[in-house]
Amino acid sequence: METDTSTASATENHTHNHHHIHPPQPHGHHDILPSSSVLIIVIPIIIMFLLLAILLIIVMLRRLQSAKCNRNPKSSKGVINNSNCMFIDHSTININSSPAEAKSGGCLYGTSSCRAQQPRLRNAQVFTFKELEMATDKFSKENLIGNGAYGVVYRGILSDGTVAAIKMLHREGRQGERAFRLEVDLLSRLHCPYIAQLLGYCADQNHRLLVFEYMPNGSLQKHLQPGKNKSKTRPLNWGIRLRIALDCGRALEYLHEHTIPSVIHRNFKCSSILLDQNFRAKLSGFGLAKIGSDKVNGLISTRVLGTTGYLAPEYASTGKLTTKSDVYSYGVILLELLTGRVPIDANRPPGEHVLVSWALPRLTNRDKVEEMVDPALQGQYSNKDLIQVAAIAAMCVQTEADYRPLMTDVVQSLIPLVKNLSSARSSSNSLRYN
Ligand SMILES: Nc1ncnc2c1ncn2[C@@H]1O[C@H](COP(=O)(O)OP(=O)(O)OP(=O)(O)O)[C@@H](O)[C@H]1O
Repeated sequence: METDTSTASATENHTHNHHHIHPPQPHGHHDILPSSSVLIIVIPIIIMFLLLAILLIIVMLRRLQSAKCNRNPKSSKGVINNSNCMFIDHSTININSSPAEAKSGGCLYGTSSCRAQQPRLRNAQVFTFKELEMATDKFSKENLIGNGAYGVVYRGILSDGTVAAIKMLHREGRQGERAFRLEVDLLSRLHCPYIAQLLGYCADQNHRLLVFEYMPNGSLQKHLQPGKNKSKTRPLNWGIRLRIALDCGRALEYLHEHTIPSVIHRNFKCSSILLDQNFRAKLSGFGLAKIGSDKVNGLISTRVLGTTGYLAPEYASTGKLTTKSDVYSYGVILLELLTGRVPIDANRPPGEHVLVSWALPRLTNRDKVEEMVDPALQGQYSNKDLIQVAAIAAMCVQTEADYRPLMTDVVQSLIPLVKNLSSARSSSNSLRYN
């Protein structure tokens, strides 16, 4: 019985199948495809349509977003997206403006006035090694302008006549390669008149070079520590020092508070502050910079790199890096500007070797603060201004990182001092040397 049933069922199945399988028909007949074949064709088409629709929506959303940003540059901020680093600089000041132009355009004193009318992205130019060799007369000694930890800097003239500072990085070491990539990636996206502009780079074979705008008055170190560089410079006057403090304060404010995620410079020191023909300052030396997205629980834990004398105590002892580490280094620069002393000086009498330790108790003492001022500045400042600058410096170099001010607060405190100074001296052209 069992056998019979199965035979019957097989026959039934056969009959059933026979109704649905159509052998190829001669021409002129319409083929009817089986449902599985229809699905094989239809499903990919539906998926393709869906993908196209999603793509279209993304494109439209992006356009809408960029149109929004163009309409309202004030409300937007610089954005660094670490995945291949698309930095969209909406908080930007006119990228072609120097601090001098920024000032005349009203950019010196107001944060919001520093936004670009029309945000622009500028890509760094790519140079061949030969082009840079020609620009520097084969990297001649005469064109050598500086020596840093990661490379040698030459003055050069590019084929279009632009004078540039060309930094040839040392080839050995991973840190050098990291510094190169970081500076190219970061600087081609940061646009701020208080940051030295990266004009281009060269990655020809194993040569690694960075091409920067040339800053004719070199680094602040050259002027504050002239002996170290064997160069003859006259001491900077009070007005110039205040303006330098404001310019580089603005550079840090931009990095900390106007880019997303924020950028920590990590090597803020007087050789990273460069001066243009009018002694306006721009920040450089981004090879050790950290992008805030590397944070774990709001902190970046990292190998301690930087320059002795400028390192915040909590960073030096634990490697914990925050924007407040830069604020500490900024405080050290303020102290250098105020006192004319270097951060660490073993030649000074005991108790005066470390600038911060020596200065801290004096900064908040009205009677003692004047004793610590650089003798070259005598008679150039009002007591009120001096006390104010000393108070800002004291806040920045506090041991407790959380109590240090934000760079925005520092900038806002310095603005009235520079403003008063500028209006008092606008008739005389005395914001230069003594
Ligand atoms: N754009 C520039 N225009 C003019 N001079 C420059 C420029 N960039 C660098 N220099 C000079 O070259 C020197 C060396 O600069 P570099 O950036 O290599 O190192 P650094 O800031 O001195 O130290 P580190 O390598 O530790 O960051 C500077 O101190 C400065 O005198």
